[in-house]
Amino acid sequence: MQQLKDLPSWTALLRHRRALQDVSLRELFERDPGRFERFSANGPGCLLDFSKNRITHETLDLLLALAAERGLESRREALFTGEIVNASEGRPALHTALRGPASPPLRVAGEDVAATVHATVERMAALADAVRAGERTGATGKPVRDVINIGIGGSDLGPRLALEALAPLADGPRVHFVANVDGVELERALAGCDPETTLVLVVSKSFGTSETMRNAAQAMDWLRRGVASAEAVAQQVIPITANLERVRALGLDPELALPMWDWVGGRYSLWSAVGLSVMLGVGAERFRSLLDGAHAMDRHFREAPLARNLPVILGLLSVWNATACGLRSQAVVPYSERLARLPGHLQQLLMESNGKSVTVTGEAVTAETVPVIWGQTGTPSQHAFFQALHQGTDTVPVDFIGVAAPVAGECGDAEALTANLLAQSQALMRGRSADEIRAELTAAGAADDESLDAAVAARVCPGNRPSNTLLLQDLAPERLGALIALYEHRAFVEGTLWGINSFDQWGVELGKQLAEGLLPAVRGEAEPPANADASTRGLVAAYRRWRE
Ligand SMILES: O=P(O)(O)OC[C@H]1O[C@](O)(CO)[C@@H](O)[C@@H]1O
Repeated sequence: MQQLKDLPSWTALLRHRRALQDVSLRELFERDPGRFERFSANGPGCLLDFSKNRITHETLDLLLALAAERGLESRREALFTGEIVNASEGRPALHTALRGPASPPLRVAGEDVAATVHATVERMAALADAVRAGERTGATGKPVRDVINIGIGGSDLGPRLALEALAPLADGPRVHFVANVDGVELERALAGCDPETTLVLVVSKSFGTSETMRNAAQAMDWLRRGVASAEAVAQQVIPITANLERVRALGLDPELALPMWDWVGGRYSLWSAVGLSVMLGVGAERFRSLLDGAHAMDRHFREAPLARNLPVILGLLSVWNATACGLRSQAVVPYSERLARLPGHLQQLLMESNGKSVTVTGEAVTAETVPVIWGQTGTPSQHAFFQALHQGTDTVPVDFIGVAAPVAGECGDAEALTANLLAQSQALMRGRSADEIRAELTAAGAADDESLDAAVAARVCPGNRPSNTLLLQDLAPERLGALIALYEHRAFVEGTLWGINSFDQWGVELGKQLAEGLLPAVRGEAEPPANADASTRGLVAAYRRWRE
C-alpha cells in the first residue's frame, strides 16, 4: 500500500499548508464574505459549518484530490457492497446493511444479509412489544419493569448514548447499563430492581469478554436467589451474541439469543440486536426511526458529491488538522446534556477504528493517524478546559454540536445554550488582539504604563483556532441515527486516507491476555508470571499487602 505521504497530492497539500501558514482565520473571513456559504453543507436533518477551519477552496481541492488518489469512492462502494474491507480478519464491515432496506437482497458469501437483518429486527420488535405490553413476563409471571444491559465497549456505549439522548421518549421499562467490572454499576442497578421483574441482556459479540462474563455471572446469581430455579433464570436472560456455544456453556437458552454477526464490529453494532435495550426503552417504532436516520446518512455519504458530503468533509478536515497540520488532539463538545455520552462513544469509534500504526498491507504507516479524541458537554466544559483551548500553547480543533429544537418536555434555556456555542466557536476563530485589549483597558481608565503591558498580555487570545459546528434540527431518533452514522463514515474516510484498516482492534487483545495471566497473582493465589517485569511485581506485592 502506498503511503499517504508518498502521494503527489500530499506534497502539493504540504506546500499549500506552508503558503497558508501566515494567513489567519480572521483574515480569511474578512477577505471573503461568502465564506459561510462556501464552506457549509447540509445533510439529513443537519447543517455542517466548516468555515472556521484554516482552509481555502484550494485546501479543499487538494484534499479531494488526495481522496481521489486514495480511491475513496471505490472503497466506499466496497464498504456498502460487502467486500472484504477488514483485511486482517478477512471480513466485510456491513453496519450499513443493519439500517438498509430489506430489498434488493445483499448477498455476502451466499447469504442475503438484508433479509437476515430484517428478520432479526422483527424478532427484536416482537420481543420488545411483548415486554412493553406486559405479555412477556418474568419467570414468575410478573411484568418486566427493569432491564439491565450488561456489555462493554461497543456492546454498551452506543445503546447507552442512544437511550440517554432519547430519554424524553422513553416509555418502556427502566434500562440500566453495566459495563465496568468493579461492581459499582451492577450494585447500583440491582439495588433498584426486583429479580422477578428484571430482564437481563448479556450483550457480547464474543461472549468471552471477561468484564461482561463476570457481571453476567453475578447478575445470574442474583436472579437465581430471587426466582429460585436455573430454568427460571434462563428465561430472564437474553443473550445477544455471535457465539451460541458459549451461551449453551453458561446454561442459557440459545433459543432466546439474538444474533450478532462477524461482519459487524462492536463499535458499529448499535443498529443490530445490540440496540435491544434502546428498543425496549423507547419502542420498536422509534428504534426503526433511529435506523432510518442512519440510513439517510448512509445515502448521503454514498450519493452526495464529495465536496458537499458531510462524512467526507469531516474526514478530510480531520486528516488536514491531525496529519498535515500536526494537531494531535480533537475535542467534541455537544451543547446538549442529552449527548453527554457522545464524546465517549466517539472515542471508541474513532480511536479504536483508527488508532493504528500499520497500513492495510502491514507496513509501518508514515502518516500520523488518529489524534486523541476527548470532550464533554458545553456549557460545563467552558468552565473547565476551554481556558486551555483559548489560550493554551496547543491548538485543539473542536467539533461543536448544537441542537436547534430542544427535546419536547425539557426545560432550560435553549437560546442561551446556542449563544454560548456560537460565542465559543467565534472566540476560538477571532481571538482578541493586544490592540483591541489595550484600547478597551485604556477606555476603561487604565494607566498606560508597564503594568498595562502585562495586563494586555494576560488577556490576549490568539484565535485562529479551528472548529466545526454541526447543527442538528432536533434530537429526534432520526437525527441521532444520522449523527452517529456521520461519525462512523468519518472514521472510514480518515482510515482510507491514512491507508489503515479501520475495522480491526488487535491492540486491545494484549492487555486482555496479560490481565488473565496476572489475575491469579493479583488474587494472591500464585506468583506473578515468570515474564512479569519488576514494576508489575512490585505493584502486585504492594496491592496484596493492602488487601491482607
Ligand atoms: O462484544 P464483546 O465481544 O464483548 O466486545 C466488547 C468490546 O471489546 C472490544 O472487542 C475491544 O475493546 C470492542 O471492540 C468491543 O466493542
